Amino acid sequence: MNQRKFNDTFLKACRGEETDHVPLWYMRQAGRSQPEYRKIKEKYSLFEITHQPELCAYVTKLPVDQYNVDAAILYKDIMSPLPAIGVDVEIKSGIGPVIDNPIRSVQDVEKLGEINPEEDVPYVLDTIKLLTQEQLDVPLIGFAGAPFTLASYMIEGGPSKNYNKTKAFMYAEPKAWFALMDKLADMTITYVKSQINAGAKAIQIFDSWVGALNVEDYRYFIKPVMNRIFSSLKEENVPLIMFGVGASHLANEWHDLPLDVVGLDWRLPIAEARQRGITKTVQGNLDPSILLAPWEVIEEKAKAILDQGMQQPGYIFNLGHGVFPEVNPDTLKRLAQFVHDYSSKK
Ligand SMILES: Cc1c2[nH]c(c1CCC(=O)O)Cc1[nH]c(c(CCC(=O)O)c1C)Cc1[nH]c(c(CCC(=O)O)c1C)Cc1[nH]c(c(C)c1CCC(=O)O)C2
Repeated sequence: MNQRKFNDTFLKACRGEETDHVPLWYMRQAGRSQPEYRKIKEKYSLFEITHQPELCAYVTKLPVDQYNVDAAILYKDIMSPLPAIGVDVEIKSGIGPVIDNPIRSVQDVEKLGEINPEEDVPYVLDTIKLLTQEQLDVPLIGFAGAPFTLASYMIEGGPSKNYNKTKAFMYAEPKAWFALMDKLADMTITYVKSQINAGAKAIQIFDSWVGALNVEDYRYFIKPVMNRIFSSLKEENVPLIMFGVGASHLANEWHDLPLDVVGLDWRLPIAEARQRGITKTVQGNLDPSILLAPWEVIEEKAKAILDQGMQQPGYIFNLGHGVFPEVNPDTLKRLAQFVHDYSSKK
């Protein structure tokens, strides 16, 4: 164990407690904006990195050391557990996850198996142990994809613009859909609990693409399964964070669920979320495109967001979505310093 003091600012903010400064981390902080990462990617694929705990821990910790962010997020992908239940997935560079045999029928759903993390993804658990027992002095965020977002890749066979096949399956075969949601929920619960047991201090559930649904369909097709997932994870007593893109219309639905932190993309101002009755901790929500603008613009926009977020305890600064590969690492470092300085209690 290292001798430096553990920085628990992020965990306090998750719980809605007062903090000395606003904590921050960046979605996709480990990745292609970093030259060191790009160098590793010349040799290894994403899955090859995650199968090597030492290397994966290095990639996870790099942004913490370089930017001085208040949390680490485990380097892996939302698709990482799927091979364990029988889904062949490949992450194609510049495209994203691709699945050659998409789910198209009840029979396809019935064929899906169960995950046994100790046997199927021991390297994920080993990486978590290495980081949390030896290397990190900030909390490690574990994560999983939510059933809708995972299903969207499993049904479309890859990234999609409008999720037509996913929605068609949902509307046409509700029984098969709910069976699929249940299998993915079981996988998520088991997988996330194993991450917490290995040492993850908070969990983010990515339902990146669920904003494609309207509120009514979300309530019927998705909310019950999310309620089951969060109710079960709640037993573990670590903060639970929800995130999706273009999902502002679902923020109050998320707020109803037994979770601790509502993640916002850049579309809904934090002050407006508060007015709409989001009283839990919020995380967000700088438009990641702004990181490509001159520093003066970044500072002005960050200030405006901080002024809203700091109105009450329970605020975590983040981007509204992941860091783009084109972003200069110096910008991320400077922004982290700015967020800390601006929000520090004088
Ligand atoms: C939808 C989704 C995926 N993966 C993820 C989500 C939810 C978050 C979001 O909405 O962005 C989550 C994810 N994927 C990755 C992380 C790791 C750590 C981090 O955030 O720092 C996390 C948290 C690594 C990754 N996952 C992926 C990369 C790029 C791989 C590479 O380096 O070539 C990384 C670092 C690949 C991936 N994986 C996925 C896509 C769409 C892509 C392609 C992205 C692109 O090419 O820009 C699926």
